[in-house]
Amino acid sequence: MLKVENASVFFAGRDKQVVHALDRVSLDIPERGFVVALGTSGCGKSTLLNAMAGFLPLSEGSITLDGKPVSGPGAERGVVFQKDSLLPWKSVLDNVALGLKFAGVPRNESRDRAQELLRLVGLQDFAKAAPYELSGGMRQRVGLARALAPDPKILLMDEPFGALDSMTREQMQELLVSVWARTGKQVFFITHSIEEALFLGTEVIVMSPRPGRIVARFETDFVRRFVAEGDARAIKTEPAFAQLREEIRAIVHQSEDLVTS
Ligand SMILES: Nc1ncnc2c1ncn2[C@@H]1O[C@H](COP(=O)(O)OP(=O)(O)OP(=O)(O)O)[C@@H](O)[C@H]1O
Repeated sequence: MLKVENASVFFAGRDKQVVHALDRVSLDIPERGFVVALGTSGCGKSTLLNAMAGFLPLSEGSITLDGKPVSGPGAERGVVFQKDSLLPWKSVLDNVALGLKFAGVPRNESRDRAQELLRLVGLQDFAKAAPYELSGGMRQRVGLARALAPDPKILLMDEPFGALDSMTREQMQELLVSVWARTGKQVFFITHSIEEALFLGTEVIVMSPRPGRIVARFETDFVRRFVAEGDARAIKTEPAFAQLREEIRAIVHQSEDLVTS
């Protein structure tokens, strides 16, 4: 379980002003949990994810994974960003295997593992392709396979589908759910889309800006239903889905008004 307790982050802003980016945020990501953070721009979502990844230190509070403090990046936490960072001169297979190479895994073993992961994300026929030959959705699938390569306990995903067209985005959501269901990873996922949050999350947290805090939490089971039933459209058009979407929309807009008023 990944545990965030009373996490606060202050940045030194311009003109010696202090930016209070995160304010006493606490949350748990349990085994097989899929926690989605939702909120307007600037409410500290990326700051929270970067702290979980070990890319930036907390000013106050703590983050632990299975009881061990997170104090820097580590192989048990895989990260996927909106902008893929694939190496253009390496093949898809080599991009996926890269982390394993750095971890000292023998070449044959890392290539086998990379091939297996490409199968998991449906890209087994593109192992030899170069990243520039792939569409945006396919590149994000490579990014997902690469993050999974060291077999992390948790995936940290910062708006991974934000730049994709809506059809591809829906396909990627379904692919991610199938990967999650098959691998049993914990996931922390950031999005601006309420519908995406509701479809993916076992828990949705809503954050508000200045300072970034959690203003609402919802436990949901749409994703488990999708895993069992397989019909995304039926779930997204259900009255219960629409009702919760509107409830969350009202909370998000309320927190926006607080900032602009
Ligand atoms: N390195 C930094 N130095 C100073 N301020 C920062 C730094 N990083 C983030 N901030 C500020 O902290 C606040 C939270 O930023 P953060 O990127 O975490 O928000 P976000 O919710 O992820 O936004 P978005 O949805 O636009 O990505 C913002 O006001 C931002 O300007």
